[in-house]
Amino acid sequence: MNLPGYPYHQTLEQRSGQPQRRPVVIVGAGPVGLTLALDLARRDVPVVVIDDSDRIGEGSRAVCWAKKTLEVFDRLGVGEAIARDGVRWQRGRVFHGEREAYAFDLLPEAHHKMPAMVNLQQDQVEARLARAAQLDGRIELRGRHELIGLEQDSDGVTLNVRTPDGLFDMRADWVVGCDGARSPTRSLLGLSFQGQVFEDRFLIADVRLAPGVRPRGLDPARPERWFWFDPPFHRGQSVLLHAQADGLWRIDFQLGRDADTEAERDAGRIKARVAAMLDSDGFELVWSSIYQFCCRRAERFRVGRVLLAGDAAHQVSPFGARGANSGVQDADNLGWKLAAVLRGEGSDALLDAYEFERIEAADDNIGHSTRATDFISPKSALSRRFRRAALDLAARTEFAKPLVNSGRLSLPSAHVDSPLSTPDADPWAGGPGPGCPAPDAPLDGGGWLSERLRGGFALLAFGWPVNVERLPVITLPGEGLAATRYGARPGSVVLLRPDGVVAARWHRFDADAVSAALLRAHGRPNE
Ligand SMILES: O=C(O)CCc1cccc(O)c1
Repeated sequence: MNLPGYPYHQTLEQRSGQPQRRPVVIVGAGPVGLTLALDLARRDVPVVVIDDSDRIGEGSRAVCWAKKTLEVFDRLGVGEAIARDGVRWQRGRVFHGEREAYAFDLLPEAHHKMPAMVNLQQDQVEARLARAAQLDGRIELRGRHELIGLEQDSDGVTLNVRTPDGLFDMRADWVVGCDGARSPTRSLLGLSFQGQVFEDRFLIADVRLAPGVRPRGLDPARPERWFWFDPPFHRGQSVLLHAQADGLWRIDFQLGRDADTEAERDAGRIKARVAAMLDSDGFELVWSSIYQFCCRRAERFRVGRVLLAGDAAHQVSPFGARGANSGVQDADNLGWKLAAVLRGEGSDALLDAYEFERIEAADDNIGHSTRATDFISPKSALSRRFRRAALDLAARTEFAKPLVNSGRLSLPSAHVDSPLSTPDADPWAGGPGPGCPAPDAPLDGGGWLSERLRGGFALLAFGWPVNVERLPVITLPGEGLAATRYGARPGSVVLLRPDGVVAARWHRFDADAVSAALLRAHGRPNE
């Protein structure tokens, strides 16, 4: 697949020396920056995205795109292509040695538009996002623009940028740093990035198999996530296997703390590890990398008019696929808030709520990631003994299965304490409460609820229609799958935010209560 570039062009702004004021400048054209750019543009906010490179980074890096992320991509017009071109999966199997200890199904229930997970190489996802951005006249994608200075005042932000033609200044109302774990934006804000560095080294190998070679019997037509603790082909360590698009496979080998990183980079050595795992040398090594990871986050996600999203704000281990997925969900959370503030419909408190909600989500992800990493690489004799017992017992008893942790896969976080939510006034027997992700559901006449929402506020009315000024109402049956997923009964109404989060819900419609909840969800609770 051809990866689109975004070649450097000198702009009028540079030639004239007169900064042109922009509503939003995004720093970083990775999946998070491009998602945010598309989200803002779809809300009619013009965006400039700058990146120090002029092309999509090569290599597959992130692989697994979770249901919520696919729903965001779908709303932005690229989800169906990504779900079609990637590898769909929902089952995972965890082995101890050669014996299966644990199996899971991420989405046992049918009737969802987007699958539980799609594996697609990060460069291919970025390519689809970048192409969509290049086709949108409201987005300007500028390559070889390196951010080297940031200054803000009450009115806006001045960005000092280095290009092949020298330095120049840009001016924006808001700046969002989506510029990765080494984020220049975060450094220029002087924010700390603290957490835990894990000592274990891991090797990633992307390989293409010769026809007929099946990784340890796995059927490529029924892809699953396979994880081994202490397998016979890589004693004392762990291994993770995923199918990717275009016949590629991702293998992660744990190498341990004392691994000699330089020696491990040797292609012959990598191939020997892959051959031992496949029991065959019928493969081509396409890409490899050695990594060590951190679980950490920036102390703030907002400093005045500058915000952080994705790896610039938080970092986790790959296990659980929580890195890129939570970054895209940051963008989903931020886009509508920034647009509402720019339009004067939402108060500045919305951006504090972005920080509050996404710090909550980052801490949740970091907690999951740290627990998985502690299980995968135990640090004491006691934790090693616990792990061995859990793995032995899991193969034989139900109660021990949940103790096995090879990475709990990414789910959207609930923003339970969000200042934008209105707490339940009456008891609900089930369904997502305020702050929780809203489930999709099939519609009676065909199509999906998510297709009707399309990124705005909406009121779901179960059983019969209701009327609220300037708020789209979607009437759904009072019984059936959608009502069950929402815990609704005839007469219930549920207010959804543009990022698919429940803002409030009632068992009986009250127009004043809905209006008050809508104001609260815009960061204007006292009006
Ligand atoms: O299955 C998982 O837990 C994550 C798989 C993954 C994600 C990102 C990079 C990588 O090497 C593996």
